[in-house]
Amino acid sequence: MTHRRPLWPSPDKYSWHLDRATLPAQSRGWHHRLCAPPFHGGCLYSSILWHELVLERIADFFMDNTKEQRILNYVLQNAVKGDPQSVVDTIDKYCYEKEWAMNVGDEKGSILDKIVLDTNPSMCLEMGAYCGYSAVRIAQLLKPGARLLSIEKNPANLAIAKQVVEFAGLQDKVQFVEGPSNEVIPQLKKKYEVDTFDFVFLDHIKDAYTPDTKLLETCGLLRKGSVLVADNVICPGAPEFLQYVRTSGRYDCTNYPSHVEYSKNKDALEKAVFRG
Ligand SMILES: C[S@@+](CC[C@H](N)C(=O)[O-])C[C@H]1O[C@@H](n2cnc3c(N)ncnc32)[C@H](O)[C@@H]1O
Repeated sequence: MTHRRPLWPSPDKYSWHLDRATLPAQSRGWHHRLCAPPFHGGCLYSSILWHELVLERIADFFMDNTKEQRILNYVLQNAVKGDPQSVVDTIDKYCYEKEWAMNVGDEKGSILDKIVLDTNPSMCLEMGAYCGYSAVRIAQLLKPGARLLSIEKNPANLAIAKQVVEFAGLQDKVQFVEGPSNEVIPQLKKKYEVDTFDFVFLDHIKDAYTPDTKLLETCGLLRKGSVLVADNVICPGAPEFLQYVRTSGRYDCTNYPSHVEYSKNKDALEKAVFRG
């Protein structure tokens, strides 16, 4: 697929973009002090922060809405209602051509799809819904009667995700729960009638991957063979999680090298199958 030059370049292009033209001289020095080390290292986390916290806020101010609302509007105007793949493709197109966003993206998304299909889950959990992109990807692959529970702590993101999932026609398969994962997980058995999860997608704050995995274990929400998939284990990175699942003796792990969404920079998904 070929893509036009984006309105905002993806984070891997920022050093080029900002160095040459966009920033006034006095802010160039500030930008370099803020972002220099990771820009020249393997992971572009600071560049992503710069993108999310500075450039996006400027765009929000001038466009009088948020990037997430712009993504939703683009879906409503360009995707086919009731066609999940069209919704996924439309979001990818927006993120390649207009603004980078932290969806799992098309490349890691196809790895995720394959793991979901291989697992053939009945009950799925996602932590971190954002705009509902991965929820649509996962839910469209679920067999009849299977469901995805998606936890999102940011109410604005949750509202967008709900509309994206409804537009895709998958509202009967996806249940959203608002709140931080560490508060929601202990309520899942009683309040949401969950027995155990067959499949769990971890894509929220990276520092929470390990404590939330341990919480899923202690709350009895994993069974022998439950499949956990964690995004961004290279960028921004989840070293504590990798150490835990690879060395605790409780999981069989597989790493899937890939790239940061909508970018050429290295990232990976980690699959960890619970031994019970
Ligand atoms: C990387 S985005 C998720 C992307 C989404 N899975 C996709 O691929 O389309 C991370 C999301 O996790 C949410 N989040 C961060 N920490 C969280 C937590 N502790 N509990 C629930 N949601 C959280 C953020 O608000 C954000 O919307």
